[in-house]
Amino acid sequence: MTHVAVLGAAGRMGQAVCHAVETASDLTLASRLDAGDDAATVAASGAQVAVDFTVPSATEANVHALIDAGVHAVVGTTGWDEDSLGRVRDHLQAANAGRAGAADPQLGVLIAPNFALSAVLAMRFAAQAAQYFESAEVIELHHPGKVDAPSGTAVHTAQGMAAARREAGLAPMPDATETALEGARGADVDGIPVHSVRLRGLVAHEEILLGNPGEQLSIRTDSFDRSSFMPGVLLGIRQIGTRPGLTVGLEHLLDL
Ligand SMILES: NC(=O)C1=CN([C@@H]2O[C@H](COP(=O)(O)OP(=O)(O)OC[C@H]3O[C@@H](n4cnc5c(N)ncnc54)[C@H](O)[C@@H]3O)[C@@H](O)[C@H]2O)C=CC1
Ligand SMILES: O=C(O)C1=N[C@H](C(=O)O)C[C@H](O)C1
Repeated sequence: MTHVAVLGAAGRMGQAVCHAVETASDLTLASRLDAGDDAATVAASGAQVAVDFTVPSATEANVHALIDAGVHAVVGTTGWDEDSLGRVRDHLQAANAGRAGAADPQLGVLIAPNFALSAVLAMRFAAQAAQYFESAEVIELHHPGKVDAPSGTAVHTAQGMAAARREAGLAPMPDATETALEGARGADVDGIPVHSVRLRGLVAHEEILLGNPGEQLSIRTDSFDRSSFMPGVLLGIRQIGTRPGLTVGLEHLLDL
């Protein structure tokens, strides 16, 4: 039985994760933490794995506290960049160097911008397709309670596509637009325009548009309900104990 702590337990995702853990026969919900609680206390609750769905401004400190507490982490919170990921990688390396044996297992942290299978596949397909199209843009659409823009998924999608375009030696995308208003062409993520829509009624959606003369490929993922993220989160909880160090992206657990 794996004991699980949930950070951000009072939030939209935290509540869904608590319910998913409570209904899984091989998992026990050891503790629920939210703003004002100390992440270092999760070990005392018996948790071997902690799940973090909090806010971009808090998640990195939470992860470092979890590593210090000797607890594996599964993180869905957005806001990560190469610098913050590098600090977690270094911290894990240092912490794991001093850990050995069954009583002191090697620690793992999984940080995934999106736990929904459709989104993970959409990102993968977008990266595969990117080298074959002159133009590419990303539109992400979310509920208006979302605090960050663009979404972590959109950033990850654009970065994967930009890397594929670079490797294929593609020229910058054609665009002769002279913008009268700043922001009209969206945010620039590694040369890929990313547009953020916030609309009441939405949950989490993304459309990737790829264009060539005379043709267009659209790749779309829709999370209509937060239950879409739960199989991925549970997979992360079940596997993180066997994945020492930092893993970025659920695709690595799906052998994609
Ligand atoms: N990776 C994925 O598949 C998904 C990621 N997300 C991301 O997860 C994060 C949370 O999303 P929601 O649940 O919609 O947000 P939310 O605003 O509903 O919940 C966040 C919760 O974290 C709590 N919190 C704030 N600071 C904290 C701290 N220091 N320690 C513990 N709890 C703290 C808040 O009080 C709140 O209850 C966002 O970054 C969002 O983008 C959301 C959905 C799926
Ligand atoms: O805030 C959300 O809701 C979501 N956040 C993640 C993101 O920023 O990509 C994942 C998903 O899109 C839902």
